[in-house]
Amino acid sequence: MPAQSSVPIEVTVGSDAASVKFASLLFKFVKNYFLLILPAFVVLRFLYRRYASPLRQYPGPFFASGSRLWKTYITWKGQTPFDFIDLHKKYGPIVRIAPNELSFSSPAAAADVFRAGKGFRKTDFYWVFPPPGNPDIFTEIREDVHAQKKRFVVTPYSLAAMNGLASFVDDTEDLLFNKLDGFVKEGKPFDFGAWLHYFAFDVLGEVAFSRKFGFLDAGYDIEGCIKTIDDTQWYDGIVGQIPFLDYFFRRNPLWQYIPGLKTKDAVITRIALQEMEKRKKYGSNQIDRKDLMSQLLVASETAPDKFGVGDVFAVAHGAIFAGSDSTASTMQSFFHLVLSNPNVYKKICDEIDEAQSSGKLGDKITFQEAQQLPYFQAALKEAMRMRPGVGLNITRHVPSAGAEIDGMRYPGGTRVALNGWVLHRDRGVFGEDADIFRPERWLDADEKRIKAMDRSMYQFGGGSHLCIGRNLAIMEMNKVLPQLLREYSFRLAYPGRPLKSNSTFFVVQSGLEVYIGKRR
Ligand code: HEM
Repeated sequence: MPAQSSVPIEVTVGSDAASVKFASLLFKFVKNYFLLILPAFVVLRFLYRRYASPLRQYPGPFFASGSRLWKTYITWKGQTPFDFIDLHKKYGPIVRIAPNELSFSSPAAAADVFRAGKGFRKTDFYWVFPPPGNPDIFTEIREDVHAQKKRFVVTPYSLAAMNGLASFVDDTEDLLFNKLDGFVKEGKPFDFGAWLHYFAFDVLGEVAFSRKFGFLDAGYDIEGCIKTIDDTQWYDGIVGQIPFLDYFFRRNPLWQYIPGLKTKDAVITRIALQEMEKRKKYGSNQIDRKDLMSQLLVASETAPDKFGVGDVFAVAHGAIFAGSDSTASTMQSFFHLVLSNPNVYKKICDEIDEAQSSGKLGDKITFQEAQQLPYFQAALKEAMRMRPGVGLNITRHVPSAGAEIDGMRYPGGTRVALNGWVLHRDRGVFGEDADIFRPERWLDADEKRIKAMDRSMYQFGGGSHLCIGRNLAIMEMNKVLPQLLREYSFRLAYPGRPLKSNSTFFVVQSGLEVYIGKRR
């Protein structure tokens, strides 16, 4: 027995010694040649990802094919709408924009990706968006959990619910017009885009919590709150390209000690927390208005185990982040495009004046009255076509069994990217003049073409993640935009100067400076 047992011991000792020797040699080698090994590893990994991938046949920028850093860089630049339009012009309808990611330019591809039941899933890009502990419907990437949560929010977000809150948009409009009257008197150019931004925020405060945030009253970005939201979005869009980096930054426990970065400090979060506490204390029935938060609380009371109070807070709070920059940006684009095209501007004003004189418009223009302004409707849709409020690609994973997109099969797990700015310029659908702002395309074309164009509009995304706040955004814009054009005349302070824009998700814009006068 002893002789038998000595053999394995000798072998173990021998192999241990060999392993130790090998490890020590390896260590010495790595230490001596570190400066060569590291770049060699990076290059080999890059080449492997570029050439060993089933996506190797697709064209695209060289650096994009082997590393996600290219997409991170292009997002960081903040000009993704324009960069992706150029990219597709250069490389064609399918472009490889990361080792495992393809961008598509055709609306037919988008229809396949968003079609119900196809099983395309949100990617981990959204995982970075706060709050990490309790994702809302926008940030939730588990499709089954998302579907469950969405069931509770459909009614509070419905058109009927939003129409029920329309009078509070009227109150906010009054406040805006009051401030604009001041600029009429001054006669100097002013930053109208900023006021549209304050308006969008204050409307959301009313809709979500029955309380304005106070931006219109103050006339400035209180406590830098809008800037904080934009900075957060800037971070989310960039870090979302390589999500594990979030562990080093925002998910790092030390992050909260950096002054100004704690979101609890932001005025919007403070107000949301106060309103939540108020409702918890007095009960949601004590809030005389059916605002979004009260309606969500009522929904939660039916099944608190499935949609708890934490979800109510996350959804109501998330609405401010999802609905503010997006709506403000769309209104700014509308005004900039309309004022840059005097013939369009005149046609809209003529249409409004005619409707006014024939008694079709009330003192406060309603959503329903605005539907009787076909040219205005065409101009609004055309603005959303030319400059959708989301400028970054919306990304999805191909389901694990693989899937067909626009007639071609793609392997499971491939990331697909769709950008509204690119999709909306498809010449096959929107015509050879797709690059120009021409509201008439929505009125001149035959019914079949208009339907095809409508189906190819992705300003609100698509499929199971279609924007749930679109009813509010559409209602709000249909009320305030014609009303502004009826009451005031506008002139660009710097004709020909494009809006400044930055987009790491929503398109954040500035530079809409105008002269304003009274029309009535
Ligand atoms: C013109 C204004 C708006 C635009 C252009 C817009 C755009 C979008 C887009 C493109 C998506 C899809 C994102 C994706 O799939 O990754 C989306 C989703 C969403 N939007 Fe909007 N949005 C607008 C207004 C609003 C408003 C006012 C609210 C809230 C009050 C809102 C709340 C949401 C939410 C919660 C989602 C996630 C829906 C889901 O995943 O089920 N949005 N929006």
